Amino acid sequence: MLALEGAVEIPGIRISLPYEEEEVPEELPEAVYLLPTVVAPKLALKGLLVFSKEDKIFHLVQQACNRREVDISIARTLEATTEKLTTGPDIYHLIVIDGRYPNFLDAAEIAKAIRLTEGYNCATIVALVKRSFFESDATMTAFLDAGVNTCIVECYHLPYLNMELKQIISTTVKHYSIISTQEVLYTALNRIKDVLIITDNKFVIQYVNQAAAHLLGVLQKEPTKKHLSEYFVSDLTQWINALKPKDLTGDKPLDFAGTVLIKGKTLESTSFPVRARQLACYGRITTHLIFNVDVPVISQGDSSIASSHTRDFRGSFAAARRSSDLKGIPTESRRASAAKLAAMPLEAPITKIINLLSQLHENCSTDEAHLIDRVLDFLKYESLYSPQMKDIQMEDPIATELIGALITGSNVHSSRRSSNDSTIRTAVTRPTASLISTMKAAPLIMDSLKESLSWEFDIFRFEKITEKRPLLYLGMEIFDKFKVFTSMRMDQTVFKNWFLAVESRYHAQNAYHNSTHAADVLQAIGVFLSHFSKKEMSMDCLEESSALIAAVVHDIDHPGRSSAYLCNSNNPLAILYNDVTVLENHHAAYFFKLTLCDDSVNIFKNLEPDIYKSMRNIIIDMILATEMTRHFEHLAKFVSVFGGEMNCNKEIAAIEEDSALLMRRMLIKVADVSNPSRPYLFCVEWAQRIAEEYFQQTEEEKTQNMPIVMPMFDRCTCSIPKSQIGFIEYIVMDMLLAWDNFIDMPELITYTRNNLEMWKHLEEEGVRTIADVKRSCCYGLPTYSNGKSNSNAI
Ligand SMILES: Nc1ncnc2c1ncn2[C@@H]1O[C@@H]2COP(=O)(O)O[C@H]2[C@H]1O
Repeated sequence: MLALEGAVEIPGIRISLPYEEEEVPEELPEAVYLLPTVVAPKLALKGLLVFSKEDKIFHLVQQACNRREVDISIARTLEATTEKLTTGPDIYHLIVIDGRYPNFLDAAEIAKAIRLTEGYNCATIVALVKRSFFESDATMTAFLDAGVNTCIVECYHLPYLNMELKQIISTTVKHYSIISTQEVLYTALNRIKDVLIITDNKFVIQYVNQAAAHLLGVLQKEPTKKHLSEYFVSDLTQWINALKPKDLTGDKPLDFAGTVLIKGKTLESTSFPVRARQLACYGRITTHLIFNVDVPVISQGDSSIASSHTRDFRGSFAAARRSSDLKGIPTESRRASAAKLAAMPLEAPITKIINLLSQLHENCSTDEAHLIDRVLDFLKYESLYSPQMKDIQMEDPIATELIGALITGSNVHSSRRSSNDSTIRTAVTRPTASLISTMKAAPLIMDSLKESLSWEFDIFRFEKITEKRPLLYLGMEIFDKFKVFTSMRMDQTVFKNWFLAVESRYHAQNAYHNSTHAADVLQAIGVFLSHFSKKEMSMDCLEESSALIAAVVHDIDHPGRSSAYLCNSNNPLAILYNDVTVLENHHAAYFFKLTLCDDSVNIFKNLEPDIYKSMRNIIIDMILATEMTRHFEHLAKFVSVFGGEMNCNKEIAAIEEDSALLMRRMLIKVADVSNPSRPYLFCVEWAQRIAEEYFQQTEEEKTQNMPIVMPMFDRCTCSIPKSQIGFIEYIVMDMLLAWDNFIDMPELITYTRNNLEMWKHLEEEGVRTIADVKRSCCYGLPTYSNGKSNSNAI
């Protein structure tokens, strides 16, 4: 806490007398100079002489400068001057411009340029002029208007120049240095956490620092010129009497301390210990009062009030407690910490929440106060949105294990094993575009693409007819529909190259995390975006492009193993990303590396840097949002913003940036796990594919003698229906309900409910393995993995 009696004095008040120690005049009142002061630094003066030529006067000025110990540099032109000010290592306190020959040097123009240079508002500028100039009002006014501080007349008499320079240094140069020092002090006052208010001797507020403005809940300028009684609501009579302007001679300046009821915009009237001190800036009469409000600090793990003034104030603060505060120590400490929070120069939404709850706490019943106490306790947790596994009560161990692994990233063991890179399949080589098959398939592909924005789009048939390149064809189609090429001012060929490169970096051998999954997520986002426009909601075109790009790349180079597996096997990616969000970090970084490495695939190349930067931010944020460990956090935040009645006419672009961020995250999250909300056969196919990938991981963990992330996912024993019931009920359904409320797509809910019923039915029938599920899929109905398809089976 700032101790008024022993440390910094208020700038502009105490340091307005810039005397160096040996210069302090005898008659200065004792009470004044006994107080500590902040003295402007004793400057090692640097000067700049702006002279076009070195004539006799130049040499005289130079000698005078040497005499006054001004270390000088020389500039001959305007350009040289600005270069010295902007690039040189020195700061010039004094600049003398030769204004005698306007044809060679325009002193006014140079002065203006100096004033415009950052940091030179406090330099002293002197113009050396001919006597005729000096006597011309117009010329002098022009100089002063340009920022010249003073003019001296051309004179060949060295003692005259010496005296002029001495006067200028001891007045203007030194005062400027004091003003700079004051700026430092005001900055310090503004930043400290102590609450300071300065009034004149009539209690009219002159200044409040930031902490005071925060405490009062006002803008910093607002209280200026208002009477202190607008904020100090206690009767101030006693204060006014005690603090009446006094002759300070001989006396120590008077302090006054007591408890004052203070009210602010966001602060209920609250008692605070306040101490005041009088100051005399001119003469001996009090001219200013400094009020220091003591906002108590709570020491760690202790509810006692601990500030540097605690002892002085504890009694009065405690006595001022209101009866409702007698609910226990936590209330007092909470009030104190709320007040402390309010006084801090930073403000987060959580600060406002805590303040509001604390205010509520003051005026409620004991039961309600207990509930608010519990809420405030919860608000202290850092992992506010992280679900605790114990809160999720699932009867089925398969579901428990799956959800646990997804949302907590659990079963990450610190492995003693050395890394075994062979278990992570590396990227497949880039395929060469098979023109012939593409051409043969083209009519089928083109026909299929007519449905590219339908929720019933048959992605598995598309996978087949594109010879496992669904991402390229669907991507080009959807990007074209959403005018991504135009928005990003990029040739389609570059996009085609890019899709080829990206698709080749998806591992075709992965059962689930391959380019068909990426194409499916892209397609889902395409459908959602088209729904936005149907509902008259729209996203900015670059935001839309970013969302589509994020979908395309969100699982690029996925190894077909989970992040937990990578951590357990000490995979280099886990090492690189410190076991945190390993896969998603890798997808984002890998995508940017791939895209920026070569102009032939650089889809960002024609964007302005700031546009590229914001697209990059959006894409990275969306990819990272697909990490399931933060699933409930994203969902809870989304619901808290968009959970109510949706105003469909609202422009998404007009939604606050924070909310738009939540919306984009939910857009990709829903798309990423929307497979249970697709038509029945597709839902089953996805369930088989993900289960296959989980089984392969479990098998590998067993053979490698590694920790097993999901032991239940054993090919021989696992019940696919049970895993799907758990996945839908605990992960997917709530999210889809929230999303449907936002986007109005009831078909998502209908399909999911039907599929859930179907899984429950299969479960009751005793269907367990992939083979069972395949068999059960309406006999004879072809499955996609054997190459045949029948979209009527939906
Ligand atoms: N139908 C499903 N059944 C079980 N888990 C799924 C299903 N669909 C997606 N997932 C999981 O949800 C995760 C979402 O993020 P990932 O794509 O990294 O990995 C996905 C799978 O682990």
